[in-house]
Amino acid sequence: MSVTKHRDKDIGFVEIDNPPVNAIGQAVRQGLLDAVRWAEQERLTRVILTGHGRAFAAGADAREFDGAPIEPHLPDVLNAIETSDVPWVAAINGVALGGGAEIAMACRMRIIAPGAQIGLPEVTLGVIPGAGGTVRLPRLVGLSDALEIITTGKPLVAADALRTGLVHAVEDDPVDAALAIPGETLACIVPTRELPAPKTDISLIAAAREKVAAKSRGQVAALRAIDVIEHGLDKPFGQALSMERAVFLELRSGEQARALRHVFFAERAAKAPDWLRSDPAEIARVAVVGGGTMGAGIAYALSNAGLTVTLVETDAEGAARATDNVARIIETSLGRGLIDRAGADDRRRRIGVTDDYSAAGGARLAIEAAFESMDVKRAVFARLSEALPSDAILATNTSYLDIDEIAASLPDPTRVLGLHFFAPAHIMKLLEIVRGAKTSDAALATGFALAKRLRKVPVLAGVCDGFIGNRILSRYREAADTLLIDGSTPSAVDAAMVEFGYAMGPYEAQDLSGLEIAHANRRRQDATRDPQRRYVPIADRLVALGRLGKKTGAGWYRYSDTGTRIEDPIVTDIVLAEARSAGVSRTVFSAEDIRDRLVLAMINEACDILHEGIAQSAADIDLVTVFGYGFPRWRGGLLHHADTLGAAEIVRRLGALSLEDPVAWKISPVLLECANDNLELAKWTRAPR
Ligand SMILES: C/C=C/C(=O)SCCNC(=O)CCNC(=O)[C@H](O)C(C)(C)COP(=O)(O)OP(=O)(O)OC[C@H]1O[C@@H](n2cnc3c(N)ncnc32)[C@H](O)[C@@H]1OP(=O)(O)O
Repeated sequence: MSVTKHRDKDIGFVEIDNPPVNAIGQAVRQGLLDAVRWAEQERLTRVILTGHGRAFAAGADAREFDGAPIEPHLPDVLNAIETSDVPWVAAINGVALGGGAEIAMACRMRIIAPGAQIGLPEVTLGVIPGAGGTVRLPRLVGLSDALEIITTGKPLVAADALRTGLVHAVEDDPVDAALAIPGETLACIVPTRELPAPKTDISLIAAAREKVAAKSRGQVAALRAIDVIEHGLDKPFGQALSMERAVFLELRSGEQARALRHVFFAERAAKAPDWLRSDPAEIARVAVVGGGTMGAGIAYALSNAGLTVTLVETDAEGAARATDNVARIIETSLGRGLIDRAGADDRRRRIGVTDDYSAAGGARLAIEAAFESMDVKRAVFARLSEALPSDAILATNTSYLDIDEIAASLPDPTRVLGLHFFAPAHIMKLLEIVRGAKTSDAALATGFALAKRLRKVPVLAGVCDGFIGNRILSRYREAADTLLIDGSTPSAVDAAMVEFGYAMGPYEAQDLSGLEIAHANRRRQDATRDPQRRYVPIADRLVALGRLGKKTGAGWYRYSDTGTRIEDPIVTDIVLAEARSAGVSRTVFSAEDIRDRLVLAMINEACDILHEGIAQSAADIDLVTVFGYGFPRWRGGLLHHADTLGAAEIVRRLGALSLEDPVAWKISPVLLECANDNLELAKWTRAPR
């Protein structure tokens, strides 16, 4: 059942009923169109439209976007609603997004429940509103708010919807309220299409373009939306709708929309694997060890999800620092309006800081976020296994260290897994769930259940140096350093990657996070590094000079007192000196060369990661790169992007690079197989096909 209808005297009640979120697929559109005709034939005096369950309507069924549009088309349905003799009232019981909001705008009146939201998030799926949103919204809320709502895609809460004029009222029971509207009032309300469009305001539009261009870095939908809004302002309603529809259809079948849909559905498909045979442990209290930036962020994220946290530090001084770190996060969240005073008090109550492991005795889960050293980790795990119940699950947040080695020191290694959070842990959505050789299904299931509770995107990873994300990152940095010594500069590399769609390039990012962790890793890797592999020591030289990044005033760049980034001739000198001592004859790399090498290096590494079974699927690698490492979402993640290039083309380009350096550019067997079989990486699987 997609749309239900019944009448009570002369009032029609129509309900969209397409679980779980009332997406507007073909059957819903047909049901609504039938309801329009039914209401007219029955000579009803009004129709009250609402959604069954938690949503009003979550928008067009995005799963249909992979095929050709199917009749009846949503704009036609909305025209029928808007021009019907029977006035429709939208009783917005839950989220009204995209096409859902557009349906509401085609109704004569809109009444929204206090907890509901309404918005046009189409640009986040790489399209623009395609059923009148760009034409009706400016007529309802004015140009400035319409530009903001459509270009950001952020939904409005009920109070803001009322303030902007998008809805007529906020009522606890919108259906009852719609029933109570006097007939004379309803008769006075003109259909949205008859409202005058706001006047074109060139400066508002220019400002919106500038804001979007600065933020969206290569993403086209929001800019196209502005074009369409502007175009529609001085055109007849029907003409404005036609232009909108044409652009919507063009974007819908385009590369960016396909990529963004892929990320949308991959994020929702990220769940515990089917083969897990155990239920998760019931967790109410968690011990977090280490109250630095990461540990404090993890503790705060846990408290946000209603868990009680014992944050353990080594001594009173450490505990005081941890207390400060937690307090800072709470204050910042309060300042940003993410929590209110009561929420802040709640978080403070939930997080207890101590230097006594026995205080964590009631926890069934521990997350260690201590100093990144094997000795430290093993000592922490020994103390946890003494203090916590014998079946407690013990997780490490290590970024690189061998989880099996940590687990081996415990009597029961099956309880150990990796829960790799990303900084800031309370904001970043990715959670790598690392499975050691002996990790039990129960431990993994608990990790996935925790991710769900924290509203994070969980990705299962196997044990290797850096797991999925940091291993790809290491290769990215290695390829960048090779470019540097061979002829490029940090700013040229950074600019090329920003142009590709990253918020910042690898060198600016390193300066922000600090150079010391990667340095410590390289020292750890010294013993096992392939002697045939080229090693570029420029970063080591910077660290030796105390240039640890922005926090020390210098790293790959120098920073002014106000934090402005400045290119530093000392870095150029170091690069040239290292090139000379390595006997490199430097050459010039274009932005395209740089981007190509860095992206190909990551793709090749990711394919090795797939091949070794460290990642389960190409989609998981896409999630890691988008949600943990800033890979442009509108490119769909690293391996979705690779599939747009095609395995054969990638192999061809890697082949050329491997002539320069066969060790660094050894082509992954997965790529060779996909190129050979003309197979997408997204479809590659380890199982026999
Ligand atoms: C011309 C018109 C164009 C358009 O309208 S374009 C579409 C515009 N609409 C959107 O972008 C809204 C997208 N959806 C959402 O933002 C969220 O979802 C909600 C806020 C509606 C609900 O969030 P939550 O409660 O966290 O549920 P969940 O896990 O996101 O979704 C539940 C299931 O519903 C599917 N789903 C959600 N929206 C759509 C959609 N628009 N088309 C098709 N499926 C959708 C998901 O995939 C998932 O499915 P599974 O349970 O199988 O994982």
